[in-house]
Order: sequence, then structure tokens, then C-alpha cells
Amino acid sequence: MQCLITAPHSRPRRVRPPPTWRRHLSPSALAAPVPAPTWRPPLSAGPASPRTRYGGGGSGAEGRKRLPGGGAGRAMKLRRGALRAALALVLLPLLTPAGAVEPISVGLAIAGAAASALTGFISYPRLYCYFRECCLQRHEPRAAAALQQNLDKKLFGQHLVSKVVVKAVRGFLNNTNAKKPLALSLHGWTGTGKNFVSKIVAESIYKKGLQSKYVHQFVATLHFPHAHSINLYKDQLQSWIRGNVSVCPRSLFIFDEMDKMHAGLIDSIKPFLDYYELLDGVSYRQAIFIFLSNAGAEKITEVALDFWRNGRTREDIQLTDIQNALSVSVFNNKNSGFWHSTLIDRNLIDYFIPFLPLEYKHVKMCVRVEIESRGYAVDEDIVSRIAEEMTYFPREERIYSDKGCKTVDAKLDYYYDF
Ligand SMILES: Nc1ncnc2c1ncn2[C@@H]1O[C@H](COP(=O)(O)OP(=O)(O)OP(=O)(O)O)[C@@H](O)[C@H]1O
Repeated sequence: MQCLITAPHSRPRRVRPPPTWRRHLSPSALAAPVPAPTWRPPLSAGPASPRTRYGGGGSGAEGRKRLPGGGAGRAMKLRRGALRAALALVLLPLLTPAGAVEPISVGLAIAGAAASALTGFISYPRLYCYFRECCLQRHEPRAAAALQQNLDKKLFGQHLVSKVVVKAVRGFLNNTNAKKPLALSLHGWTGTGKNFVSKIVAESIYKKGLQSKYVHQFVATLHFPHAHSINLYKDQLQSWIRGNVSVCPRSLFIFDEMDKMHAGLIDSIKPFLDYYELLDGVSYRQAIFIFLSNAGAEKITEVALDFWRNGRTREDIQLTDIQNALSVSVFNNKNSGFWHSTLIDRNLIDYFIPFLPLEYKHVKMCVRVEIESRGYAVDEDIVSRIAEEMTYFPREERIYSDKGCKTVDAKLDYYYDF
């Protein structure tokens, strides 16, 4: 799918969020068009055609149609102009008597051809998106390939995650007729790579990754801390999602600490995840939602331990061994925001993705990567010492790191940067 020109004059009004939000939101989110409670989706009054509804961004044939007067049509005209100018340049000597070359005319023709060619090329969508960030910056095959490559290279001990995430994202990006947005729910023990994977997904779709104005990250305890403000949060969150999807249908929303999010707030995003073609004139079918939580971590550990105790490798664990049990345990966990959530009840989560607890050997891999990223030569003695400093569970077997790879970074400071 091609990237398209963002028509600067049709960009929606930018409204600053209320101060409490501004304080917490990531810079990337703040750069995006921000809805306030009084905010309305850009140009969305009434059932407008996609051509008028989406001001900026967009992609594919639908986007191409919608550029008013400018965009693809103008680019076409400019390219045709460039071609005509070049043709004139070739024919000019032939038109003068006896084929004599007239220097001034030739000079003008060359300048005209060059200018036309330049504007024609600059108007070319892909070139435009090379210099400025566009909605869906990368072509789907490239995004999926980048995702696969990065997960294979950087993510340790999570064979299920790599497989499912790549399949889900690739399939969704290739599907030009999706019936609902993609919803992935990532579960697992702390420090096992949930945030790490969502960052990799963001980077594979948008060059700026989490800093992209089309990627929006929320942390429950940071953005929605007060139970008594739940109604305000609901309004703000819905406006935020509506506004940003209006601007870029392929927006990515990441919700961290879902288990700490108020159940009512989770339910308020349910309409966006459902199978509606349009909601108030906006389609959410190209958006991607990623939910992260520790809910269900015990269940995942239970399955992993069973395999270990039966002498089977963790790579033998299949998604079917965990997925159902995981969704049931998350749904029935009274301490989780997902408790009896309509998102699960109505089957709106496409994939429950289990992150297995990390073992000693995985912690060592994380340490090595961290040492290399700081520009030092890997010292295996330090690698082992740091890995041994971590605490492992269950108490008898001591197999899994209770913090995953999370404190590796801080522990390295002790050895290298004092
Ligand atoms: N499976 C993994 N492979 C490679 N690196 C990892 C893995 N898991 C964690 N890490 C490293 O540890 C850091 C912390 O992990 P991350 O923040 O993704 O954990 P998390 O699962 O989101 O934890 P929490 O549930 O506490 O939010 C990552 O930035 C990454 O450097």
C-alpha cells in the first residue's frame, strides 16, 4: 500500500489536552492532534464521504481519492507537465529553421523541465513520506519483514510471542477488508518483554516508533490514577481515540497496566474494538490496539512449570496449551481490570499472547546485549555474576527470574559506570 501526501491545509485543528493529561502523556502523543472534552472529530459532522472526512494522512486507494484538488491528481498533472517540458526540449532544435539551436530558448526549456521534474517528484507521495512522517509510513510487506527480523534478533525465550505477533500483525496489515481493528492482549510476568515487544511493533510500522504521532501509549496508573475521575477519563479517552483515528486510520494504541485500569474505562473503549463499519462517521477497522498486563502470569507459569517438570522443553509449549486457560483466568481474576470485561466477553480480543517467565540463560542473554549496547566487550564473568544476583522461583527449583530482565540495566551500572 502506498503512502499518501498529507494535504497541509486540511490538517485538523490541534487542541491541547487538559493539564493533567499533558503532564503524563508521552511527547509522541502530545505531538498528535489532541482531543479535549469539547473536541469534535475533524470534519466528521454527518455521514461525510471518506474524501472529506479524513484531512491528513491515510493510505491506499481510498486516501488517493480523497485529496481535494491537490494530492494524487495534482501530482499526476505535474508529472505530465514535466514530461511535456522534456519533450519540448527534445523537439526545440528541430523546430528552428535549419535545426539551428537558439541558446536562450534552450536555456529556458532546460530550466522549465528541471523545475517541473523536481516539483513532480517532490509531489510523489513516497518521496514526500520519506521526508515527513505519514500515516502508515511503511509498506505492509516491509513492516512485517522488519517485525519478524527484530523479534528474531532481539527477543529471547518467547517463541510463542514471535510467532503469534508476526502472524497477527502481518495478516492484519495485508487485509484490505478488515472487519474490526486488531486487538492483541499481551500477558506475562514482569520483565518478560511486553513493553519491549510493543515498542518493536510500533517501530516496524512507523519509523519513529513510540515517538510517532500515530502511536499513542497509555499507562493506567499514570494517565488514569483516580477512580473518582472515571467519567472524565472515559470522555477524554474516547475523544482521543476518535480524533486520532479520524486523522490516521492506521493509528496504534498501547495500554499498559491493563490489570490496574478501571473496568468501566476498559468497557468504554469497547465500541472502537467492535465490528462496526462506521461509528459517528469514523471507521476504526484499520487501527491496532495492544493491551499489556500481568494478569494471567500465574497460569502461564503453571503451564511452563508443568512442561519443565515433565522433562519437556519450553519450545514444546504451543499456543493452544495456554491461550484458552489464559483468557478464562484473566476474565475471572477479580483483581484485574479485565474482570468480567466486555472486551473478553464479546470476543473482541483477537489474540491472548502469553509471555513465558524468563530463565537464567535468558537473563544472561539480556546482560550481554546490554553490555554490548554500552560499547563494552562482553565479560562472561560479569555476565554470570549479574545473572546470579537475580532471584529465581519457585523456591525449590529456582528456574524463573522473578523480575525477568527488568533490573539488568540497573545492575550493570554497578559494574561499569561508577
Ligand atoms: N524476552 C526478552 N528478550 C529480550 N529482552 C528482554 C526480554 N524481556 C525483557 N527484556 C529487556 O528488559 C527490559 C524490560 O522489559 P519490559 O519492560 O518489556 O518488561 P514487561 O514485560 O513490559 O514488564 P512489566 O510487566 O513490569 O511492565 C526490556 O526493555 C528489554 O531490554
